[in-house]
Amino acid sequence: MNQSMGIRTYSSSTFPPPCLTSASRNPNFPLLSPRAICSPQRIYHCSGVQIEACVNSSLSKTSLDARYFLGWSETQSLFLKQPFYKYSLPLQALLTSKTQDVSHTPLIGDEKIGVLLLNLGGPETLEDVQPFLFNLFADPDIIRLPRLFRFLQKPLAKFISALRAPKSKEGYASIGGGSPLRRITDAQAEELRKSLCAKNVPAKVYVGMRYWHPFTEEAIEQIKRDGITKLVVLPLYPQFSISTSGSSLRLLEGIFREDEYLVNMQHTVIPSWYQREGYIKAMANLIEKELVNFDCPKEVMIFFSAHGVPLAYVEEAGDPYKAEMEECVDLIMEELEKRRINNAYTLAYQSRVGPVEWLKPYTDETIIELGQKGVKSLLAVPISFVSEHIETLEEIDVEYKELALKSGIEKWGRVPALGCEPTFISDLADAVIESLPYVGAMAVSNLEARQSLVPLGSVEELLAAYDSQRRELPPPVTVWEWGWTKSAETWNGRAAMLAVLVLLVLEVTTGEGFLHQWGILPLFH
Ligand SMILES: C=CC1=C(C)c2cc3[nH]c(cc4nc(cc5[nH]c(cc1n2)c(C)c5CCC(=O)O)C(CCC(=O)O)=C4C)c(C)c3C=C
Ligand SMILES: [Fe+2]
Repeated sequence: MNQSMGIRTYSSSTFPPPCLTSASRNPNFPLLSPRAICSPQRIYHCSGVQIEACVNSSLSKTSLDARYFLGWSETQSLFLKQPFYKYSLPLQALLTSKTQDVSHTPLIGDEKIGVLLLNLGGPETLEDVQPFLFNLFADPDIIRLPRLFRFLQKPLAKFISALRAPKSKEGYASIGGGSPLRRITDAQAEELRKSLCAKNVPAKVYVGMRYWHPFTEEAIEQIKRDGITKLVVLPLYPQFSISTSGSSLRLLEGIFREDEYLVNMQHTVIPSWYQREGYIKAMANLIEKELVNFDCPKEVMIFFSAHGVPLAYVEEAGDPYKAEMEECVDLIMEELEKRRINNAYTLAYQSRVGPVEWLKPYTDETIIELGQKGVKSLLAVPISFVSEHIETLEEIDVEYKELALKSGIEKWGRVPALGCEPTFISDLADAVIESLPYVGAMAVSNLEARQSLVPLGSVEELLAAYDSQRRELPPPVTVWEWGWTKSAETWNGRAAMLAVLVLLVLEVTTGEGFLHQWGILPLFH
């Protein structure tokens, strides 16, 4: 801790200081605007605590509030995104306390701590595939329809899931008849529980899936039955996307709002954790280990392949996914460079669905290009997900490998997903422990605050920061992008539905059209 001009500066090792912890627990914490933090020179006077944010000039205001200060609650409290103090990111908080140190409230005591792991879920049998796909496509964070067409969400989900199911089933059949996600996530939950226990934080760990069993709703019921009093919500996605963590948090927001017990339960969210040292080191370990399997490890191109999202998520809705992904790759490469591993590397995006533009470069196109450029050895690194799943086991291991070998690449390797890798699990446990001082930080003092989120300030602020206006994204089918005047809306809507019906009939009878292009109607291929 430095002492200069009466301001106590907390370094990453001393942060968060006790005064922040107690300030954040103070129910009388005054109103702060999330935007106000963008003015780095300002000192806020709040309950005897002054807070100043010192911002590296290279950080834009937008990236500051979107990525580092997620939790300035409009109502009262403060929530700091976990990783920023743990690692030497360009942002540092300088804290001054007029009321010297305030005693630290014990964290565990009689509390019952719960950790809720959020994940996507996957079909366990081939019969599950279609209903699983229905749940996925019925999610407005996956297919975002213009407001006028929201009533079509479920019929459309039914339709697309029925059409995509045969192709999807083929994929799941080829990896053993179902997704391994539940088994792996359950194992991660158990290892996390053990690791927390070994670190003297006894906690129950729950798994809440978004689109298949055990559903988030089921996990929440169990949390209530167990009488959990403090809950840490931890999405199992290292990087935040509106389509993944965002979707799960939005669901949770609804559940929390409607439940008396949950409204009163203290909770906090760890929105993303891709910069955590343990995670970065664990990824670097896996890469290092896999590189030695090549005859000439130095010649190997390290090929990070992330799950894509439609470009509009990033460009129109402000999804931080791409920025976080790029930063994550940089951090892993920095870690490898420290180990004197200086291989060439690249990042591309896989698994696109539908006719709209997704994040580029695309994995398949990049593989072909690398082959053309004469790259001979490739090490694929799945980067957006911490379990093996259909897109690692089928898309990468089978489809991309075959494409690579056809494209002139001679040696192919793939880094396994982290699964229950001990450094990784231990780091997740640390993330949970470090978040505990913030559980209940959004202390409740008015009804609005109590009815808000997970906790107030975290999810809502988080979603607001990332997806501020919840802008409508281009619908998945271009025929619905028609412009209209108000008076024409009704007719356009009806005409659009009619057009979809006509297109469907044409698709089914001719075997050609957008659904075939999209890969969701493979029946006539
Ligand atoms: C960070 C990871 C993921 C992002 C981002 C993501 C966005 C996204 N996905 C779809 C469509 C589908 N996803 C499907 C399965 C699936 N997706 C992820 C991860 C991310 N998705 C996982 C882990 C899985 C489950 C895999 C398993 O083992 O079960 C599927 C179903 C499979 C298939 O038919 O291909 C679809 C469809 C969209 C549209 C999207 C962003 C908007
Ligand atoms: Fe997906």
